[in-house]
Amino acid sequence: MIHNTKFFLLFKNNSAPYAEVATFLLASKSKSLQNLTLALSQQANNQSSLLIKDIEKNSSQSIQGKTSITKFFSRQFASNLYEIASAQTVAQIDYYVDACRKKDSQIILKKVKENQLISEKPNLGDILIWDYLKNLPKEERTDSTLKYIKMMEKKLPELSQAVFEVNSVFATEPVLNQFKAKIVEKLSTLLNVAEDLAYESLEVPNKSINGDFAFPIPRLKLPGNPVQIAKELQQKIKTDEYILKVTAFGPFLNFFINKNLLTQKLLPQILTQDTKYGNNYDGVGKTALVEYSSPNIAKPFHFGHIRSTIIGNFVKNVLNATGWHTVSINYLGDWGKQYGLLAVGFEKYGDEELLQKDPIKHLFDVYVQINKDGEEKDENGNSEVHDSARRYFKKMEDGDADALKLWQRFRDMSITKYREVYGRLNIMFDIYSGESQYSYEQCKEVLDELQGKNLLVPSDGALIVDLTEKNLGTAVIGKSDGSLLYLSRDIAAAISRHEIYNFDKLYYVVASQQNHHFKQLFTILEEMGKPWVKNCEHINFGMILDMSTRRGNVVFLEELLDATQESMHEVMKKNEEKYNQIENPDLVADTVGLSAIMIQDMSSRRNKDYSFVWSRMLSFEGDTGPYLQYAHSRLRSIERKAEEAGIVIPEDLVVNFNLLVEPQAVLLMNFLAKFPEVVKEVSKSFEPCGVVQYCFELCHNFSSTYEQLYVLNQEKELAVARLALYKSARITLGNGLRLLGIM
Ligand SMILES: NC(=[NH2+])NCCC[C@H](N)C(=O)O
Repeated sequence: MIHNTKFFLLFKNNSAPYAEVATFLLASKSKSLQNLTLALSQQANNQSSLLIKDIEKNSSQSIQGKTSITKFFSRQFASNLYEIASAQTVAQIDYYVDACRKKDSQIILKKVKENQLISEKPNLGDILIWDYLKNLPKEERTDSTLKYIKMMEKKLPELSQAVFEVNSVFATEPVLNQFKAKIVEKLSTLLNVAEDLAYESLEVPNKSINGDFAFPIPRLKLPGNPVQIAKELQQKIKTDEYILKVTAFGPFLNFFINKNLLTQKLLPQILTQDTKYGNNYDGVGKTALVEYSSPNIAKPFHFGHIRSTIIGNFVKNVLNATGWHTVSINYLGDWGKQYGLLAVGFEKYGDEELLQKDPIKHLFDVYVQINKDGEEKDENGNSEVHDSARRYFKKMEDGDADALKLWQRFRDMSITKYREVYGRLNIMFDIYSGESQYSYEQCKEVLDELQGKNLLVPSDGALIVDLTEKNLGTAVIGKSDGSLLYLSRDIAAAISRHEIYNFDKLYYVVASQQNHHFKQLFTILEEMGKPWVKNCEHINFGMILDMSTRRGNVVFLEELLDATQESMHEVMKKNEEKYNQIENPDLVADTVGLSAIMIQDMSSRRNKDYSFVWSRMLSFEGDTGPYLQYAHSRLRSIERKAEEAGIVIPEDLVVNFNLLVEPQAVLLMNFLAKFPEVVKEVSKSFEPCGVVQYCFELCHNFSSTYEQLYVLNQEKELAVARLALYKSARITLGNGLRLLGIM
């Protein structure tokens, strides 16, 4: 624990001589020092971007071949490390560690030896190193270590405050699990059961009269009558401060937990963990690539891209909340014959000014016009437009600089515009990639590999992979004119992603209409002998049936957002009094409008189709996005008003939680305790509705509690306890909304 605490501090801290130290220590012989160093390097990469660049320069190694921190540390320990590092850093750490191990960074090593490792401000990394160094056996101490120890001893007093801070943050195990663990402990002392099985078998009964947890005896497959066994066990189980009562109900054992104790443990945990409440570390040390949105340049941003954007962002958020390092990829449709067509069209219809103003829209217009021209055929059924488009695209595939220049411009300008629109949704991508990254040259190797494995068969001049035995038909990989296809590029992309990131998971968030495509893709990769294909997953979803707005059919994301904002604005104006109090109505209309779209999208299971029902979606009543945001701001205002009245939660969190005895309060708190379980669940199902439903229920719970339990005008102690409850509700709701991407 003590080490955890220090590590925690280490990474919370903002100074960074660690890269040097890391290199230094890695070169040492002591195993424990080397382990320590791996942890240190995590901080190094956070802070010392310059040093990392140094290493990058000096290292011919790429991110590939990374080592995972979890290999070196126990899970809990690694978790703590992860807690501290921002989600973006694990790959860098691994990279850095790797570079260090190969002792690529001579420069850094030199710096350490020259004793430049301690920054002006004392930092907790130092204390940690100091702690290790001073406990080092004599024969392992060198001059540098001795010097270092001395330097540190001068700085120690300044660090004590920070140590205190951290000690209060550390209990991260979900509170309900502590109760579960108690039950499991009791059962396993009486019966010979595997703890894991017992733990997993615990259920939450539907009715509260059946207790907080129920244990179904039949799960244990014991000889004898389960009802009888339940009865006998009930007699034998001893209650304690965690478990107040045990009853036998048919083949079930029902457990009633100590709600007071729950409150005492839960609320301080939520209040200290704050935005981290609900998170877990299941994915620590692992990397997931999440590909979503992926629109096609010069084509409309249709429902599939909208849903992919919203759901993909959710998937990424959930992964981050569960400890994964993620790389989000926007895989643009930015390659293929249609770009030849676009280029030909631009020559004819292009308008520089319109392009600058709104590239996405203008390119789309050009594309529509040239497609019309392309419908004209000569007597042999050939179209001049399409022929020149093919020729143009061929030049692009051949790497012709001029042809590529124009395409690059269209692409860059479109990305700039996309960024802006995604920004309104608060969505960002780590990487803008696209089909263009897998042009003929890149795909060639894949073709050769397929050929080498005898998987390619000629068929009517084209090259196909025959998947009929797997009931997946035939997959065309190359056309008769030698050009490649969407599927071919996807094969190349998957292989390249695996090479670069060595991912533990690759998620494609794409409409169900492409189920067949992904089945073919995964099967081909499997036949090519890529064992990692088992880690690729298509996260699919149904259609939006009626996406028209009052302005007609929405084809662009931006238009949809504008239309929503406009409608929201009108809804808001209906309440004149409230409307006049809003400082920036445009912005509010935009944010609340977006939450309306997003919540509507995530309210049912992914695979269900749904229609856009504007009136329902934009309402502040009923289960809508605006309602959730409204509830959140009500919770905020409780805190604000309390503060104005001088009611504050003390920093040490010494609050008389025992005063929260009313059934509504207990109900609300019980509900808050379940949030970590919800996060865990959706991290397996990737069903956003799990979180949406939780948030709605939380708001309903809060509403009925707040009707009766006020904060203002109460005894001080009671007011503070209730404030702590509402603040915890606000934190939990906020964390849910953040997962959904609407906060
Ligand atoms: N790797 C993939 N195939 N991702 C999905 C890309 C979606 C494609 N651009 C489309 O609009 O249909």
